[in-house]
Amino acid sequence: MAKRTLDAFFKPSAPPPKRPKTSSEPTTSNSTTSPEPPNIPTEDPKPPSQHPSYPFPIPQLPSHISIALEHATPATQPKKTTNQPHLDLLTFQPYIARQTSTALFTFLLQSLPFYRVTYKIRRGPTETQINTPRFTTVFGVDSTSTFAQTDTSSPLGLLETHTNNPVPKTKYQCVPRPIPACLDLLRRTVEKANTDSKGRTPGYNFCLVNYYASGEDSIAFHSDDERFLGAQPNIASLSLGGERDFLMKHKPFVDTGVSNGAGAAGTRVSGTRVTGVSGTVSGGGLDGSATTPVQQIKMKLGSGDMVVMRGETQANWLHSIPKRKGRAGEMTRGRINITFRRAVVPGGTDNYYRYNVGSGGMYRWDEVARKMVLQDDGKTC
Ligand SMILES: O=C(O)CCC(=O)C(=O)O
Ligand SMILES: [Fe+2]
Repeated sequence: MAKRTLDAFFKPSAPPPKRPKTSSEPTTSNSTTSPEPPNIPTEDPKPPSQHPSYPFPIPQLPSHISIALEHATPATQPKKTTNQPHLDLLTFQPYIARQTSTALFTFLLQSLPFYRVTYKIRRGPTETQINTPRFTTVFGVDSTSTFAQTDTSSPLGLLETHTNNPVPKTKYQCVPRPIPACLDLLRRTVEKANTDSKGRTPGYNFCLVNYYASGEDSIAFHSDDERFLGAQPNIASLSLGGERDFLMKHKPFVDTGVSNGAGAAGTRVSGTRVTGVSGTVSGGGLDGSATTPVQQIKMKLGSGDMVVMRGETQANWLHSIPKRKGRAGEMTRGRINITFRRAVVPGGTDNYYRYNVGSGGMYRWDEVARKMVLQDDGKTC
């Protein structure tokens, strides 16, 4: 059966199959006062994911979404793009078929805690307040620690990966949050889709989520090449909800000062964003003398699309989601982006929680107001 057809089969709006009548039930009814009760599909209510680090329990995926993710991804075969210097992309358009991706967008919008992180950066004597121009949230821990169920009645504990000893409270600045079941299923399917011919998997241990509420929300040009991700990081980036442009441009060939790989604040800090590269740049030689024009890349990412950035891509290319002005910026309920990555040292965990949870308030989607609403009692890091 074609994958799309299978996905359509699991769509939530499909009327439930008619329940066969049993012999004890009346076969006809002339009464208008006692019609047959509607056939309400019963969902096995799986318990939500709970952890002391979560501000509230995070629901499990409804089965029509989890079945479609497990059995109908990838929805299409990926396209490999390596026709530019240092570029290695795998693009699934889509990875999750439209109906499932829209249902997943709505579910995650309503089920996850979000943050609008602010922080200060200092350049010389000047301190600047940065307001992250999107909502963010993060789950996961770097590979030096492992979440483990130590006994059935207590929440997942954190153990040192190599010794199995409990992680000391002082190891991390924020309490790491285990990836909830709803995102972990997605992580496993994306991991499978990224398994190479030798059976090697990226070993994603982090899930970062961005929510762009409107065309005003954005992420500036940056690369995700921090040292805490190791060499040649594999980053899978999934889009859900409204369509947005995804831009890529090669880093300048001569100026080595733009890499933000070593910065403690990492690439998600706007202060390290790169400006001054526009149009095409020359590529091919480290002295800038090369002749190959390097094209900027612009992709329209729709709901369910996934781009995987691999190999030398992060070390050499910048990417961004620019703001959208005017009517194009009016998105009904916005766009969610989910990236899966692998961090290999505790500094990665500290960085990701600091810049994606932070210490401000927690927001939840309000279906009546149709926007994110600040909660009084939201746990932050
Ligand atoms: O929203 C996107 O597609 C990109 C997000 C991104 O680049 C990031 O979170 O580092
Ligand atoms: Fe990024």
